[in-house]
Amino acid sequence: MLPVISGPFVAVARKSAARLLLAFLGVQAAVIGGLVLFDALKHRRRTRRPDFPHPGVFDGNVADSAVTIYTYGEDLYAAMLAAIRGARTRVFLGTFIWKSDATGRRFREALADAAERGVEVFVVYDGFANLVVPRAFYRFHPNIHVYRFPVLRPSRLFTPLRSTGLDHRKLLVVDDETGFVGGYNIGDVYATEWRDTHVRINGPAVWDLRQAFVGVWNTVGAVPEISYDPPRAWDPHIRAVNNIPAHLVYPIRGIYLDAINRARHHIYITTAYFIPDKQILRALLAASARGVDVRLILPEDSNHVLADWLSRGFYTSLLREGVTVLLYRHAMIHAKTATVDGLWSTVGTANIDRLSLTGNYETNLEIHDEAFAADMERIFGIDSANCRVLTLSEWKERHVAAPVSETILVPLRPFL
Ligand SMILES: O=P(O)(O)OC[C@H](O)CO
Repeated sequence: MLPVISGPFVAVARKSAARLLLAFLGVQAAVIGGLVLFDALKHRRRTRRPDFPHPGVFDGNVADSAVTIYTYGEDLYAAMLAAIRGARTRVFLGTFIWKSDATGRRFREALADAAERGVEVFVVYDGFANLVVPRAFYRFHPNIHVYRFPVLRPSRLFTPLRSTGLDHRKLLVVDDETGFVGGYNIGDVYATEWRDTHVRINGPAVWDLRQAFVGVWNTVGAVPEISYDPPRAWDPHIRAVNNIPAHLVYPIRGIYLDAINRARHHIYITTAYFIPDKQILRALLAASARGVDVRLILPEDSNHVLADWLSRGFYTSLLREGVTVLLYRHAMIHAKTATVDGLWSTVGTANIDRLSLTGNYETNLEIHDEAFAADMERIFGIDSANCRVLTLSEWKERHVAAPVSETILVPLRPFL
C-alpha cells in the first residue's frame, strides 16, 4: 500500500510548485519583453523594399471554373472593386482586418454604391482584429446588412472553448458568379508592401465560397437569414474546405495532413506564421526523412515578433531532418498556400498555426489540378529567389540567448 502523504508536506509542495510556476512566468514575460525591445531596435535598421518580386497574375481553368491567382495587392483590389462595382444582385464580403485607410474607404464606398443601386450587400468583419479601428469607420450604408464578429460572446460561457473562434476569413462573392478567397485583408499596407496570394473563381465552384459565407452567416445568427442555394455542380477538382468552430469542425488541418502524408516527390509550403502542432510537424519531418523535397517559405521577420520566435523554435528539427527553410527577405510574406507533387494545391486564409488550424473560422480552397499546381510552383520559385536559404551550420551558430529564449517560449505554442 502506498503511504498517504498529507498535511504540511502537501502544503509545502503546493507552495513550491506555485512559486516555481510564478518564477517561470516571470522569466517568460521578461524574455517576451526583451524580444519585443530587440525587435523594435532591429526594426529601425530593417530594410523593407517595395520592389520585392511580384510574380504576377495567372489565369487558368479548373474543371468548369475559371481560376485566377493574384500575387500583388493592387492587382487584387482592382479586380475585387471592379467585381463589386459591376454587381447586379448580391454581394457577400467577409474580412478579418479592414483598415480605415484609403483602401478600406474604397471598399466601403464601392459597397455603399452597390447598396444604393439596389444590390443586396452582406458584410462580416472581425471585431477583435479591428479593435484599434475607430467604430465610426464601420458606419455603413443603411441598406447594408452587417455582422461584426463579436469579441466576447456571453453565450460562449456555456459552450466549449474550442467553439469560440475569430472570423479569420477573407472572402468576396458577387452575384453568385465570381468569388475571391486568400490571404489578403483590406488595407493600404497589403496593397503594395506585403506579398500575399488570393484566388478568383468564375463558374460553378463559386458555390463553395457562397456556401462558406452563407453557412457561417446563418450559423452565428446574423440577420436577415440568407436562403440556401443548391449547387449546380459537384466537382472534386476544386472545393472549399471550411473550419467552423461553432460546429467543432476543422478540416483544413486534415487536408494538410493527408496531402503531406501522401507526398512522394515534393512539398512546397508558404505560410506567414509557422507554429505547427506535433502531428503536422511530424508529418513534415517524416516526409523529408523518406526523401520528399520539403521546402518552406517563411518571413525572415514577420509583423509578429512572438510568432517569429515561436516559429524559430522548430528550425533545428526541420533543418536536421533536411527540410529546406527559405526566409523571405525585405517584405512581409503573408500567403497561405501549399502544393504537393505538382498535383495538389491549397490557397486560403489558414496559417499553419493552432489559431488557424484548430481555432478560427477559415476557408481554404483544395485544388487537384496539374496546371494550377504548375502556376503555384512558378510563384513559389519566384518567391524562393527573394529568400535566403537557412543552413543548419548557420542556425547552430546563432547567439546563445536565442535557443534559451526559444525554449522558454515553448509553452506558448498551443496558444498561437
Ligand atoms: O491573421 P492574418 O494571417 O490575416 O494576419 C494578420 C496580420 O498579422 C495583422 O497583423
